[in-house]
Amino acid sequence: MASSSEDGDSKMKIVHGAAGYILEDVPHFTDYIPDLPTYPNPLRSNPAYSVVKQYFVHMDDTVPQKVVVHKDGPRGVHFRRAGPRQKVYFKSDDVRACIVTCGGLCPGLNTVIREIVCGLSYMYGVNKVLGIDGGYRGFYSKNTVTLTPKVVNDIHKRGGTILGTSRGGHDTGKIVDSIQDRGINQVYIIGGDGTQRGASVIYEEVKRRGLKVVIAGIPKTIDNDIPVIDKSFGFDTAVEEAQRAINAAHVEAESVENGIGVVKLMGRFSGFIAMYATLASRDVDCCLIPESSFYLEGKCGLFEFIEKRLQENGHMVIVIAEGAGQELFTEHLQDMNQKDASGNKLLQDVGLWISHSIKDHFARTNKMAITLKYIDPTYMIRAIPSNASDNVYCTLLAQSAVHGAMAGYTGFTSGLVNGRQTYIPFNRIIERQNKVVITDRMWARLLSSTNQPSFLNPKDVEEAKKTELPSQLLEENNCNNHDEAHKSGKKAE
Ligand SMILES: Nc1ncnc2c1ncn2[C@@H]1O[C@H](COP(=O)(O)OP(=O)(O)OP(=O)(O)O)[C@@H](O)[C@H]1O
Ligand SMILES: O=P(O)(O)OC[C@H]1O[C@](O)(CO)[C@@H](O)[C@@H]1O
Ligand SMILES: [Mg+2]
Repeated sequence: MASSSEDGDSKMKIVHGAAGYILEDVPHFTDYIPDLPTYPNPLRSNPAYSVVKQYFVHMDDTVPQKVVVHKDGPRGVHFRRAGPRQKVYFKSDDVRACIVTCGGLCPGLNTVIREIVCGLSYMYGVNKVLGIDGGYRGFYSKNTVTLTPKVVNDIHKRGGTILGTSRGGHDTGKIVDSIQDRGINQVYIIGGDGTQRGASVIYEEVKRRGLKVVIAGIPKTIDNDIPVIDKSFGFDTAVEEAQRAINAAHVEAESVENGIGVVKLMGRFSGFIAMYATLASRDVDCCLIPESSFYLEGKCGLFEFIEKRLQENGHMVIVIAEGAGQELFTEHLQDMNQKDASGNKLLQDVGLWISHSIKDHFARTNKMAITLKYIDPTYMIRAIPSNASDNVYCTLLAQSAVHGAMAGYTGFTSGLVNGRQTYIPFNRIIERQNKVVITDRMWARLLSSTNQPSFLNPKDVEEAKKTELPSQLLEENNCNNHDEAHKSGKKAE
């Protein structure tokens, strides 16, 4: 029999079931507001849904976080399955929704906005939706924009966000005051890890004030650095668009003798775009990401590898994520501790640094004359509209968020887990960042695809095994004499 508990520290709603089943549930109005009336879901009479077999999601449907399991292992963590419920906690006419977009741009933002507005209107007959202008601070410092299906009809074809965005400016008290003053009872918050942290504290304050206001998050991050979910919207688009830059780098590099193309891609702390763009392209000889440190000089260093590739192929392409190798060149820079308005560390341009370092190496050693072209397509990639598959994904995320809000769930992020739409508690989303696990199969696949050095030594592999979850581990690599060099970026003896 299932037993439920509220995990004191993390304020998680946990339900335990048979055979090691765990449901990490999301909050619901009924947790803190008693005796709320419910209404039949208007979708019951919607012609689009009347043909759908078992359209309403069963109360007990949940989605497992891990689909690979051992025969006798526990069933593990599950999340509540997203989708429409039989009963809703709002009359359509009573809903006053708002949408806000925060953090950096990402392909698909406008599609999510469009689908929330259209989903509320077409599925639930909700016609009062406001746009908050310019991120969190727009709640208390700007006027709102009225959003209707007509206003948002074409916006998915545009990059950026029609609502504007910002970093910083999260003032919980002022934001919740504004929500109350405007009579808003559903808040849709689209943004990355910082934004979801902000959404979580807004939810806590709304709950503390006992308000019947849904706080629903939609995860946005071009870096794919939000945990639990399969991937974030806009990621596929970014990987696809990155191909254009990589192609250009490859064409430039192969057109000259000893040509090197360097492409910088986004990824502050997570190298997913660089990894997937490399795997997709086949023209990339070396991919450098924040999760896997590298070094330049000495045996099995980057310079040695470049020399080898140029001798073999006459040209090469390097893809580097913006957060890679920061420790190698920022230690003597004065402004290395600068932060943006949200408190994120500002990064130095690793693409420029590595390009200069490579040029300098070949000039210094006089080994061969090279021609290097550096391409930085980062903001061009971030600013485009989402591709077809991301548009579909954005639609599912938005509609799921709307169904969850109408059903009275709150304090959740709408997310895809193992191909199924789910509601994930904020705490699970904000507890850590999603990173490339270099002891996982995917990074090993990349290394076999590019045939680049892993820049790891057996000691690093052992450390990684200790700190990361058990997974498919890398074979011991063939470079083992550069412990210190690895840390300093200097020549190995
Ligand atoms: N811990 C926090 N508590 C409250 N608000 C936060 C917190 N962290 C960030 N925010 C707010 O969330 C908003 C967006 O944060 P941030 O600039 O870090 O972008 P993000 O959502 O992480 O997106 P991305 O990093 O993908 O661009 C900002 O307005 C910021 O003030
Ligand atoms: O210049 P901005 O807007 O601060 O954004 C840069 C950052 O935003 C991100 O794209 C995340 O949204 C990072 O990859 C990048 O470091
Ligand atoms: Mg972030």
